[in-house]
Amino acid sequence: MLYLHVHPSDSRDLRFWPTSPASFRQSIDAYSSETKSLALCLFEFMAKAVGAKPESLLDLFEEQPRGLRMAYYPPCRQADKVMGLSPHSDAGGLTLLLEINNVQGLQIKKDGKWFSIDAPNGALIANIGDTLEILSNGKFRSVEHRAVINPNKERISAALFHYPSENMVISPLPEFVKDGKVKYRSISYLDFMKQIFTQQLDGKNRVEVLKLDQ
Ligand SMILES: O=C(O)CCC(=O)C(=O)O
Ligand SMILES: [Fe+2]
Repeated sequence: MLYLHVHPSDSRDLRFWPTSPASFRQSIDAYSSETKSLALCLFEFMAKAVGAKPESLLDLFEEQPRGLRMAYYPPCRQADKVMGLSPHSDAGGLTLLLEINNVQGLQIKKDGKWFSIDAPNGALIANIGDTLEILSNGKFRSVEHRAVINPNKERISAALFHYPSENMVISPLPEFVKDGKVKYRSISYLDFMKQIFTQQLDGKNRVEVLKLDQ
């Protein structure tokens, strides 16, 4: 697994960036800026879809950090006995995931059951993250997902994470709380991230504990 901070550029630690192929950095720059444009369109449409001002989300994500996690999952004959990536939800706002060599492996949990995602070749899969769930006061829900292993084929995926500012306090935005009921406790983004790096991946636990009783 290779995780790179791609934006802002001064957050890059180039010691960990592959030097071969020579075009690597340029390709990542292009990919990151194209996926950013797409993510901003999605933020805009999502806000509009629930009657909120697009700027409410765009202003929070436009110039914020982005990270790219590339994962290589080798095949395993006993694929049903191993797990590629444990169940979790992504912490940031929105993730755009690409199954690079078109081998399927992503599953999402819905109503207690796991479903395989059969995305067309080259499609980007948009995953809502916990931060967007809280900011939108639950209008958009982060999705619990995991990666399973293929018995015969290797699999490579690339997830581009769109994060909010690390100085922000995550709490439901007024634009999304027009019915007056705040459904989540606030948490500083740094505290939220600290939990991620100090706890095991465990489904949607981190966001569930922030839910206020209704
Ligand atoms: O490899 C995959 O399909 C999932 C990757 C993922 O969920 C992640 O990096 O957060
Ligand atoms: Fe994920």
